[in-house]
Amino acid sequence: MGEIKRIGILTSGGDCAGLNAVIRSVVHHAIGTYGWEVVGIQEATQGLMENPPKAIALHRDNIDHLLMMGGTFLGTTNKGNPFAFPMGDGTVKDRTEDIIAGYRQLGLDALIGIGGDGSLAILRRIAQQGGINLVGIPKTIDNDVGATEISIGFDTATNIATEALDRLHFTAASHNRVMVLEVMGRDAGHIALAAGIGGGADIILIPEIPYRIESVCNKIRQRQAQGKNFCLVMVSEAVRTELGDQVKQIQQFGEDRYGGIGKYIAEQIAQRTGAETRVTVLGHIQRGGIPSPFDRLLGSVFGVAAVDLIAAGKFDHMVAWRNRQTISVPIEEAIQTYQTVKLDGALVKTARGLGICLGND
Ligand SMILES: Nc1ncnc2c1ncn2[C@@H]1O[C@H](COP(=O)(O)OP(=O)(O)OP(=O)(O)O)[C@@H](O)[C@H]1O
Ligand SMILES: O=P(O)(O)OC[C@H]1O[C@](O)(CO)[C@@H](O)[C@@H]1O
Ligand SMILES: [Mg+2]
Repeated sequence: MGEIKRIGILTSGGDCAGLNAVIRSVVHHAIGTYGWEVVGIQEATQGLMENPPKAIALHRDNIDHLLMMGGTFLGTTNKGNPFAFPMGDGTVKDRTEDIIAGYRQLGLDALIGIGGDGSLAILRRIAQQGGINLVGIPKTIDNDVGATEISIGFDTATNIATEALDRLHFTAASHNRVMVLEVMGRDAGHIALAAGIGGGADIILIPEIPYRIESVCNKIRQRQAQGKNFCLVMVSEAVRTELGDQVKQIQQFGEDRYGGIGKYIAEQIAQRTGAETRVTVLGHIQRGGIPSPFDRLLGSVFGVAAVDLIAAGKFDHMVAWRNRQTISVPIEEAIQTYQTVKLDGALVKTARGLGICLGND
């Protein structure tokens, strides 16, 4: 391995709280401990495609405010597949070589990629083709990256979803309504389950557990029989209709995004129980805002650990959190083991023990 003098860092995929804390940590440790230079690549692989590449030198002065800043000041992208990149004239092009050229032009010896499952798969493929010394850091509000117990952004998103449920509780009780809260998470129900338990939901629907709408309605009727005329229903965005149809919205640029299942569930409940229902779609509120103390901590821990991985020459690895410590795992392992909610795990058992309806009782 050649001597490390200059490293790059980028954030990729959906933004989340805690990304800036990672960048701050990397800058402090790489410069302060190892004396390297750090280059911040803007807008992930899209910044590297440009000529000259979009990047800025990062220094230790003036980065302390990053700890409590949401989003990513480097920018990110979660659209425009780089292997079939839309060129604007209706054609698509594999931009891998342009991205590798951008990396070379910046004179980098290693790259830290902060991303979710999708980003890490993309970055790994590019790194292998270009001989790039890649180290990964897991981030995503969805907490679906394998091989790590937690990713950056999940804690803040869960806190926000819990607070939303707290707020809905009082208005639900005041009006005797069934309140449905739809949260993000892609194909994993981690946010819904954790925030549903923390916020006292009566019903939690996650994509991992197929539900019957009658089971949901029975829970509402049961509460009504106990004199409780309001109900809190947490629904994860990738939950399907009872017939198994996926509710999606086609966004700009032709990308599919989940969204709308909360409305379907609320309509079904209203029709079958006569209850008055309202729907809240929490949306990007979960991704924005100030990082929780835990995400600042995890971001700081992962940043230092990733820099140490580079110093040790342990490339094609990702830092991970397991059993109260940081470890490194092959990126391949992390992206091959998509982490959904474990049906025999502690949180599902907890929900059942609390009498929360998971839709399949
Ligand atoms: N460099 C990139 N260029 C284009 N699309 C990307 C890039 N990196 C990631 N994506 C796409 O963004 C999506 C999500 O990426 P990733 O899983 O890394 O992030 P995330 O935090 O889980 O957020 P989300 O899944 O919404 O974006 C995936 O569909 C992936 O294909
Ligand atoms: O920001 P966008 O493109 O609307 O993407 C939304 C998706 O990204 C995430 O917020 C993070 O992966 C998902 O939970 C959600 O489905
Ligand atoms: Mg993802």
